[in-house]
Amino acid sequence: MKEVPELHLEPYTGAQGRIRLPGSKSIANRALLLAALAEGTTVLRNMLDSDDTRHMRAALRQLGVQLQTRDIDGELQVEVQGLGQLFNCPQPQRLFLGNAGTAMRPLCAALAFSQGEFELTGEPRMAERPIGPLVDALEQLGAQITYQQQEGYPPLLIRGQGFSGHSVCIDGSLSSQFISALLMVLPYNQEDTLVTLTGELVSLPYIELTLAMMARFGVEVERISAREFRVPSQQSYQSPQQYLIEGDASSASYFLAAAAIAGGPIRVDGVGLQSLQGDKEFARVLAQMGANVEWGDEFISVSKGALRGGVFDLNSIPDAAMTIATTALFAEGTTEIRNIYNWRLKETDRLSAMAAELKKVGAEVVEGEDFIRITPPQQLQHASIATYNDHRMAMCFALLGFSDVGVTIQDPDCCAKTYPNFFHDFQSVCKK
Ligand SMILES: O=C(O)C1=C[C@@H](OP(=O)(O)O)[C@@H](O)[C@H](O)C1
Ligand SMILES: C=C(OP(=O)(O)O)C(=O)O
Repeated sequence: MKEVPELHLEPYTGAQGRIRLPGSKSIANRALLLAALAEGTTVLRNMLDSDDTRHMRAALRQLGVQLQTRDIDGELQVEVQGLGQLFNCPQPQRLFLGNAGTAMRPLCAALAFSQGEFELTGEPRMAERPIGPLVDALEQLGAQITYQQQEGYPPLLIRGQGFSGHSVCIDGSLSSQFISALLMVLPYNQEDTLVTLTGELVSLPYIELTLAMMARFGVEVERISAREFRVPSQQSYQSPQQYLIEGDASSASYFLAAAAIAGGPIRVDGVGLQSLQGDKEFARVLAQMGANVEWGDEFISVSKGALRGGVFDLNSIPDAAMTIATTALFAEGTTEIRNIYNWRLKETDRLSAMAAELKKVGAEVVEGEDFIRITPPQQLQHASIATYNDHRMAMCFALLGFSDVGVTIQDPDCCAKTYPNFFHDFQSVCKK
């Protein structure tokens, strides 16, 4: 059997410092796609260099988009020559998208209405992550998409063609990414489109992020009600020339929690009150748990408070919610995180993975279908934490480095999905 690499994190005695956050994955992959479709050339600043954005960049290159990257004093910039239209690929293309939901879902929508034949594949886990509600919606507008293995899941074979139809319904109960993906291509429809969202909606701030970024690239969507949008037809994206990608608010959560647990202050730069990302609200949850939080337009700073548990509905911040689950180990009393069913559909089944690993350090855990309840033990135990090829499992369990016994993280390199330098940066704020 192949040996799994491990990283031992000491019992750390404190945490303090300042972190310039890497670019947001969600913003980076949206910006790459919108810049590729836009008229004109766009320079994307503070580009995230991680697996998810590399898959998006490689796919766009394969689809005929010219991207030039340059490193300016440690900042990755990507110059994108916009096509001024959807893709047009005479040769069939096979695109490998790793496990990047933010590449798979939007590219599926964009390619369904581009010219050409496209096969979309990814890592084995991608074939277990649903895409059916998006495909159903695209089919209502005439798309031709075939499931190559299991109905409702990638890999997909797409026969791209133009589209029309004046209304579409889309189920948003499993992932907001389906809605974001659909909205981003609708400006190319022949007719104005009325979009109706069905099901119990999840991860709503990511839809707001999509609308805000579409507007920045020159396309307005009319909001009719909480569940209805009208997208005017035959609009084209326009390059904003330069686009600065915000720091990643989900990545910020590990540092802010470290400060709340172990002292601080820690200040993260690149995300603050002005941020478009819903995960900035993580800092407010920490404040509710007792941490001291200071906000600036483009930074957040946290220092320790007496942490206590509570009951939190974290449906709108599913990624940062994982950091609350491990922060709960350092809080007084029980913490319950509610309304997180779709944790089960992400890089791994995060509800069962989280429950299994929290139990290893001695926590009492109740795993429900869509919630998790965590009561910390008197004394945390040392454990070797399995990470399930899930970057967030690796990153949120790093907080156990602040227990009296430290922690061992298996396969720490899986954090490359969104934050390849995570453990270097994390250790740089920890005190032995
Ligand atoms: O649109 C996005 O950029 C994302 C939406 C969320 O997914 P769901 O909408 O599937 O919850 C989030 O978990 C993911 O990391 C990124
Ligand atoms: C759910 C995540 O990723 P994806 O964009 O692949 O859905 C995540 O980054 O936590």
